Amino acid sequence: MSYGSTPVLVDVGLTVPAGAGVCVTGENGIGKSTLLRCVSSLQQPGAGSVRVFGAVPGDSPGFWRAVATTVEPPTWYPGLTTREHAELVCRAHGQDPDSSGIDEALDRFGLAGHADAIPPSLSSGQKQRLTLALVLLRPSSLLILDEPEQRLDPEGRAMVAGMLADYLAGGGSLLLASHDDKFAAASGADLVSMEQLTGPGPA
Ligand SMILES: Nc1ncnc2c1ncn2[C@@H]1O[C@H](COP(=O)(O)OP(=O)(O)OP(=O)(O)O)[C@@H](O)[C@H]1O
Repeated sequence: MSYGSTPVLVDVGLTVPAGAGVCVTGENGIGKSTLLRCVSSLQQPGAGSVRVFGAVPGDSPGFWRAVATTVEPPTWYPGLTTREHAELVCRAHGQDPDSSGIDEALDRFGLAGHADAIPPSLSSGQKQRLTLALVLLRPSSLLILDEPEQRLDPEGRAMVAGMLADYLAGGGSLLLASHDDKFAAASGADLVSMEQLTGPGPA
């Protein structure tokens, strides 16, 4: 994989077993986001291959039903409130918004008092909370999260780590990048550094 003449992710191999959690760590600019973007099909590797549940990522609607990701920053729909965004996500995934636990999710993420606010009016940490609430509200088999702890206060980090641990305990698979080892460990993910991923191995 390269950006112009700058090579990134050379000879990188990573396997996330189904039902397991892996957190990729490493210094700024080492390629964590690029790796997650390749797994999410948002970027195509110049060489090598990526498989998610045995198939090329992004090739079918089934991929997007199974995979929930925050690698791409969310788009807020003009005029829709926080609650309406949650209802939209539920409807898009075939869930009845009235019985999908929207109120509980907003409450757990500390957003109950902002249900009728529009997302652009939220603080950066509240936007991050909403992004994570929405990705966890919909059904999925694999979560791909790029630095989910970003902009969260300590209480928020602990709450999200607990929810990711619950997601894993429920049989989901998790791939994340993080600069917070404690957060990643609390989420139940195994930590692996980008340096460890370099060398001949499965792509
Ligand atoms: N769109 C782009 N165009 C050119 N170079 C890019 C682009 N995106 C990333 N890069 C370069 O690719 C390398 C890897 O970037 P990437 O964002 O994957 O790193 P990262 O490990 O996620 O970093 P961070 O910890 O800062 O989030 C960096 O050297 C970066 O400058």
